[in-house]
Amino acid sequence: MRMPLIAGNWKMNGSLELVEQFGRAFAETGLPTSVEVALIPPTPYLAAMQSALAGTAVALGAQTLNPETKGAHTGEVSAEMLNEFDVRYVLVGHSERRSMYHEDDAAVLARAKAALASGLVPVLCVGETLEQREAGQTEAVVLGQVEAVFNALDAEQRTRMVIAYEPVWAIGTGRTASPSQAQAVHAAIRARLGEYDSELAARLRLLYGGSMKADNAAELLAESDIDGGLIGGASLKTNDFLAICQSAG
Ligand SMILES: O=C(CO)COP(=O)(O)O
Repeated sequence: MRMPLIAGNWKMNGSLELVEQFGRAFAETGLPTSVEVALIPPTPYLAAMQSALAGTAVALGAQTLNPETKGAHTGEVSAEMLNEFDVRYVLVGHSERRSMYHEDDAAVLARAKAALASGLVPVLCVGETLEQREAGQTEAVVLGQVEAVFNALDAEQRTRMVIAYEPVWAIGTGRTASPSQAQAVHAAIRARLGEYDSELAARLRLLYGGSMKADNAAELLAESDIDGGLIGGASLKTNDFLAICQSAG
């Protein structure tokens, strides 16, 4: 019922050469039809990535957007601009944006709403720090981040979201949540979604992110509430990323 989504978040990495490499790799390698794949390069590479992926089934994503439609916002990019490049997904609330660029829940909500208004699919990233986990606050933090957005959306808007659980302590550290640790949080998110609507809970895709690699993807994806991955470091190498896509098939 839920088609797995494997999305590669390049963060501030990559080059035009890497964009071309991925275009060639996807043109040559068939993807399982049972998996949806997306690549999320830095904003300046969107146009090149759009061309490189033409004719493949890989979707394009963006790493951030500004909630305003246009105007004096130096350095920012609007939802409508992303739409001009056939962007489908946009990350909102990534922990790096929350911690380094001071995006609080209100800022995350504004971005999600702007994305939805333009027909983009927001990938809402949520996750606890190590300190919060050790203090037993994981569920409260994660569900609080989900509610800060979902409470403010209507029923139709909620169905157009994707959620990515990314424990901050597992991002870029090589320390992955164990399948059962990740599954427990995913199950809690799904149970919370069920309080809005059971159909929503059954349909919404919940991705895991945080040091997901070719050699641990299969066991994470085997968990019943993990519907895909948001991949950082391992999405920068064609072989690694393709292997993760295959293991979701
Ligand atoms: O933050 C992430 C994806 O958005 C995860 O990054 P890593 O896979 O490098 O840990």
